Amino acid sequence: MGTDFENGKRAAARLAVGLVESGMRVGLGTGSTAAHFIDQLGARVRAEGLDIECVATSDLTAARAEFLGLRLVPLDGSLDLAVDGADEVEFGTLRLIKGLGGALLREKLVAQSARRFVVIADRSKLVTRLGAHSKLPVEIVRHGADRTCARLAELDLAPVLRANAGSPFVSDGGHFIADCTMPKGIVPEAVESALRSIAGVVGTGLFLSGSACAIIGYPDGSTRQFDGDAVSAAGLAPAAATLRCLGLPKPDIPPLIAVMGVSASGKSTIGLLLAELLGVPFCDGDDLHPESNREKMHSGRPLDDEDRMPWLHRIAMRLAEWRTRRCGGVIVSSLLTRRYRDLVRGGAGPFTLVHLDGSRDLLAARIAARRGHFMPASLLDSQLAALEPPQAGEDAIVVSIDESPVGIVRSIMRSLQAGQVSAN
Ligand SMILES: O=C[C@H](O)[C@H](O)[C@H](O)COP(=O)(O)O
Repeated sequence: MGTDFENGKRAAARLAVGLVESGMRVGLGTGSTAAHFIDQLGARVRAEGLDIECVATSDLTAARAEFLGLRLVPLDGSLDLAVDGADEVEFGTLRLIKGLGGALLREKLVAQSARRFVVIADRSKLVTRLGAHSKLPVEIVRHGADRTCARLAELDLAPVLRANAGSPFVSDGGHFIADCTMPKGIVPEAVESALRSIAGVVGTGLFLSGSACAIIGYPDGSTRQFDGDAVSAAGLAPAAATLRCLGLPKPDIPPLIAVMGVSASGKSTIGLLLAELLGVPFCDGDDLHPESNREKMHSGRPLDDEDRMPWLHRIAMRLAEWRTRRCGGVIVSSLLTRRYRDLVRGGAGPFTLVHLDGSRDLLAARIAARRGHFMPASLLDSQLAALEPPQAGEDAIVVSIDESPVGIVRSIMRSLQAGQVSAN
């Protein structure tokens, strides 16, 4: 049985190691599954000469990584990828329990710093209810630990102070860990918020959002990948969490928004974050291109007006559908010319236009830095030549992309709230 689990862990780790590319900063998790990932990453670095920097989530992981020749750096900037194990992965939500290895606080710090947080686990970790099998580790300060445990007991979490050879277990951060039991029926988000309100609690093993995907390994060496929500899968969980914390007021009526701009202006990023914050559906206009258009773009040939007609029609239909459902929505598409925007308005009725405006230099630099996107950089100039910025009467919000995604979404939300645009 033990070997079965190891096969699954190794297989999941193997798939995750394939996500690492030269130039990346990678977060290394803690535990037996993460150890497989670190070992295989070390092998790739030696074999292929990958140039990567790694951030460890525990002293144990740091020692292993160092031994394998991985270059370790402190956590002082964002990471491209973090890969870690879990004690439980909830089917359907990808909420996690972590921390049976005692590294929960640093693991969460690293996970929240990564654009893409990937969970690897063997099949035994997949559960239909968080807390079904695993204890919930809660990291607490030593000072007043008894008092903190008493508060945890009041929450019906039945805390047990973790021991190590007869003494309390001490985390790398110098804290104690209380292993709790999640009562059946309890809402994990409510537990998290109650725990965070206790001064003695410095971290919890509940990872309730932000997993880009979970790779589950099976005894026969096969794997299944479970994708996270669109925001997490796009590596935007940290930005979304910051925006949620800001508590920005939303418009009373869910707005219909089209985010426009040339390639690499950040339409998908801003559109996803905006939709998430407003609680409305999201659609990437690129997904509405007929296959013939996608092939043309792939081969570096610009689309002509006739190519764009079926695509604009689909965009208008999507907005019209949202209007009928009164649910609001955010669609992202280049919509470079006034004529195209008017065509969409003709089919869909009025909507709020958000134009992401940026200099050629900045856009070109972004395109050069992109991995795996289907729009070649050569199309930027033809797009800039075609671009007609929104004109008077178009009810547009124009934002400079020379800011962080959080900053851009904040200013869009401010404009929406200030009613700079007419009702949709
Ligand atoms: O603190 C430990 C971590 O949260 C681990 O990721 C978790 O305990 C899973 O460990 P393993 O891969 O050994 O099952």
